[in-house]
Amino acid sequence: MPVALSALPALPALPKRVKIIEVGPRDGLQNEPQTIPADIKITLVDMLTQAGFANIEAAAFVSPKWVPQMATSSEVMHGIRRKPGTLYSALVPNQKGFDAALEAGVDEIVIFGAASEAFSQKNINCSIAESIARFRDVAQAAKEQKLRLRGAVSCALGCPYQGEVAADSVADVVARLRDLGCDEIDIADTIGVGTPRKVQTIFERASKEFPIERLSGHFHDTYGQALANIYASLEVGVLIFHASVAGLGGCPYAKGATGNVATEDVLYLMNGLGIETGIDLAQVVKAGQYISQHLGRLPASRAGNALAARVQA
Ligand SMILES: CC(C)(COP(=O)([O-])OP(=O)([O-])OC[C@H]1O[C@@H](n2cnc3c(N)ncnc32)[C@H](O)[C@@H]1OP(=O)([O-])[O-])[C@@H](O)C(=O)NCCC(=O)NCCSC(=O)C[C@@](C)(O)CC(=O)[O-]
Repeated sequence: MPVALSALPALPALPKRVKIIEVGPRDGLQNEPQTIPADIKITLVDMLTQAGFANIEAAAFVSPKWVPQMATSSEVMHGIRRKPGTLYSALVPNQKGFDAALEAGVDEIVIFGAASEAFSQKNINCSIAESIARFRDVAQAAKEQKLRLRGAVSCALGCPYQGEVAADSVADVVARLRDLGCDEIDIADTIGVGTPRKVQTIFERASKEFPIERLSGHFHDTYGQALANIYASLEVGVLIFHASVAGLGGCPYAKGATGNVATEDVLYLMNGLGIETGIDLAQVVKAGQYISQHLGRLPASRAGNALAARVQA
């Protein structure tokens, strides 16, 4: 017997506005096997800037031996047309990366740790404790230069090497990044294994260490759960989400992990819910088509492909 809509309990209130951080140029492209010329990356960042993102993760100043695709980061940062008010972020693992990021004019430094020891070793070649010690100098340098500082917690919903990750382990890394002075902290589902209730549990536990308004959801869509996880995060008060144009991506140290949730899909969801983002979906669709054409494949965004087909019809 179906239940009348009016008899159902009221849904939790949703926010009126969220911030979407576009991570396609970094997380999206870092794992592409073909070398992507800097000018293509620059055009992509410029198109995303025009679409209205307040924050774009454009680069990573990491070892080119570990992630060759990011070797053009300095060229990219020097080549983009910056819009006043837009923050351009970059991943920085150590002092060498910080010096290069500073020279390239990065606005926001992203230090990236993990809630899993095994992933920390594979990704940045050190333990969680060692990573925090390395990040301390980077964090201090960022503060001295008055740069924004963001921290990422990979494998917050599960690890490709160790499997389950405890909510307390996530909260512990969140607390350590908070103590380094992070302005924002990302809860990252690196391999896309999270499901809505688990996501809510992790955010609720993490928010005991750091304000929920400054925690963000970084969801990969490997198991098709990303949009459901975003909705579940909205219900518990998360206001910042990461997304990747055309669903680009995958982490080089998380085998089989697919891209981040597609930005076009997230914007379509937010528009439908009446939640403001300040971003022009039609322009993001064009940016997704631009980069996908260069990569020789269709965008991995359901909404993006549907909207593009409507324009062509
Ligand atoms: C952390 C290190 C450097 C340690 O790497 P290492 O090999 O232990 O470090 P090292 O200090 O021994 O240096 C080795 C070589 O790299 C050079 N080097 C050292 N640092 C830099 C630097 N900053 N920039 C340029 N070069 C650098 C250094 O100069 C040296 O060169 P050599 O003397 O052999 O010619 C390395 O493991 C690394 O770069 N890892 C990066 C891994 C990475 O980028 N992973 C993907 C991003 S994380 C991610 O995607 C997850 C996230 C954030 O999206 C959220 C999610 O979804 O989970």
